Amino acid sequence: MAQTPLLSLPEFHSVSTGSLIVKEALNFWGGARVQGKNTQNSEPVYEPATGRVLCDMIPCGEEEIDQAIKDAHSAYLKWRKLAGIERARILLEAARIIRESRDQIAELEVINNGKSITEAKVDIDVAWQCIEYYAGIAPTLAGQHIQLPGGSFAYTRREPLGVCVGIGAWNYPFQIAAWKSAPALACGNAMVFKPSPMTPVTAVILAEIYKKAGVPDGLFNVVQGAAETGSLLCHHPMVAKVSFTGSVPTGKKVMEMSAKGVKQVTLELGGKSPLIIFKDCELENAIRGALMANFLTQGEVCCNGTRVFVQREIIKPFIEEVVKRTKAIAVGDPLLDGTRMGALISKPHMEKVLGFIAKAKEQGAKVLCGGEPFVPSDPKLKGGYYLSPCVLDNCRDDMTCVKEEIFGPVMSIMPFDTEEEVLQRANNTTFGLASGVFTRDISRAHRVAENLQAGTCFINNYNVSPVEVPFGGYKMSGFGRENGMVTIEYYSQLKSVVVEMGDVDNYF
Ligand SMILES: NC(=O)c1ccc[n+]([C@@H]2O[C@H](COP(=O)([O-])OP(=O)(O)OC[C@H]3O[C@@H](n4cnc5c(N)ncnc54)[C@H](O)[C@@H]3O)[C@@H](O)[C@H]2O)c1
Ligand SMILES: C[N+](C)(C)CCCC=O
Repeated sequence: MAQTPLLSLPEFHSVSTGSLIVKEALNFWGGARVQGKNTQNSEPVYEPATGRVLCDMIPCGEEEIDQAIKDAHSAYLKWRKLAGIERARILLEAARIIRESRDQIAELEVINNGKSITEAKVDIDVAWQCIEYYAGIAPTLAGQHIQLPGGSFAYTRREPLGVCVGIGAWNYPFQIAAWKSAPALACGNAMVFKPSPMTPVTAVILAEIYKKAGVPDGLFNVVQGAAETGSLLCHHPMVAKVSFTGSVPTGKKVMEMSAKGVKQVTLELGGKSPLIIFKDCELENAIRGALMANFLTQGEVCCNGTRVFVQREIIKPFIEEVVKRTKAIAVGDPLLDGTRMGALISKPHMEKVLGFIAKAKEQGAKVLCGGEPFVPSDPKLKGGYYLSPCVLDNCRDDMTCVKEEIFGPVMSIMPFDTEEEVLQRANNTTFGLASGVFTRDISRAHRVAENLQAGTCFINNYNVSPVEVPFGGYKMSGFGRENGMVTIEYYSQLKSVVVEMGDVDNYF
């Protein structure tokens, strides 16, 4: 069984399912990996593909959090003084290293998360693209010059916030760390990042890469832990901002804790997004879109279009083809190139998803395919958390499977008749992360996009994520944005400097 000098760059090399044990320290501050102290509180981390213990997650306590934040603050004081172009140079180097180590990082992501290697490679590509994008923006950050009467003037300075905290979910571990750190660092901030306790392995590699690229020690730090560690981060007085990715209930707590210190917050939360397929669509693309909207990362995707509304006239051929292709999805060893769906994140999560399917049946839904535990033939995968992808028919808007986020490979299909009706039904949710529409009618496409209450609307595609495009929620799916130019606003603040060229008024 391989032990890991594998992780530390540049030594790491190819791994295979069921063969890795991670022994190295998973925290990172002051420019080095740090072993957690509270070993009595350690929790096992499982490899989803096999159900084996991959490593122990040792949660950071108060002293460790304080150390990481103080290191981040010292690094911030140096980093903020660099010109944008100097920061850009270092970020570009980090992007280059990630690009060159992409396959190895993707393998570790697969081992820890369970998603297919094909998808993990795309995730790592999106991560370096994001860092490259914000490297490009760093030198352009600038204020405004404002002319005032009598030759006086003012100017604005775009300044960093200070130490930012990132808290991540387990579905895109490396990518989330990149989406948060890239704009934060480009703006001159430092970051302390806490991954999900279920996926502690790859964020620390990002920390090593930033160090190798030349950021000051302490600029990007990783602390492991669960709710208690997250709460210490949100309450720490030296933290200026918290960017959170996770569920709505935890997001509310993060907002509440951050409010006590008047810290800025970005919340990237859950969803139950609608995908609307009109009868005039190009059916082949709509079918592909529905599969992309539901089955990436075993359905554990925040913006998935899990409420699939199909216009009644085409629902029969649509369902026939979707079911045929869903049954053909290759579920199994996520590190094999031919696999298209890997393992869910954990046994409890798989049971939760199965519970949603059981409830859907009780409430009258018809399972057209999948929805059962899947046991691959390879003996080493027997303990893994596999589920056959599921398509549900006979769904109604009031069913639990249609109202609540399942976060698993479960597609609910419902017929509709008119545009007005489907818009009303699509918007009848407290979530508002994403949405999608398939139609060949250009006016209808833009009208529907305008009327859907969601942070993203995909027209004739689904779940693409170019880093140039802002991503984030409406309603209870959160606020603030990641990616795109606008995210600069969420990691910086404006100072107005007012310059008097004449005399001061004499009122007194
Ligand atoms: N909108 C997005 O960009 C996006 C992306 C990925 C996932 N998600 C959402 O994330 C959820 C799944 O992820 P999850 O199960 O890891 O979510 P979660 O809310 O359970 O945990 C998210 C993170 O918050 C931490 N946390 C838990 N309690 C905390 C507390 N009291 N204080 C501070 N931090 C705390 C966790 O340790 C973890 O790091 C889904 O709802 C999904 O839709 C959203
Ligand atoms: C990269 N995707 C597919 C757009 C997912 C973004 C993060 C949501 O869970």
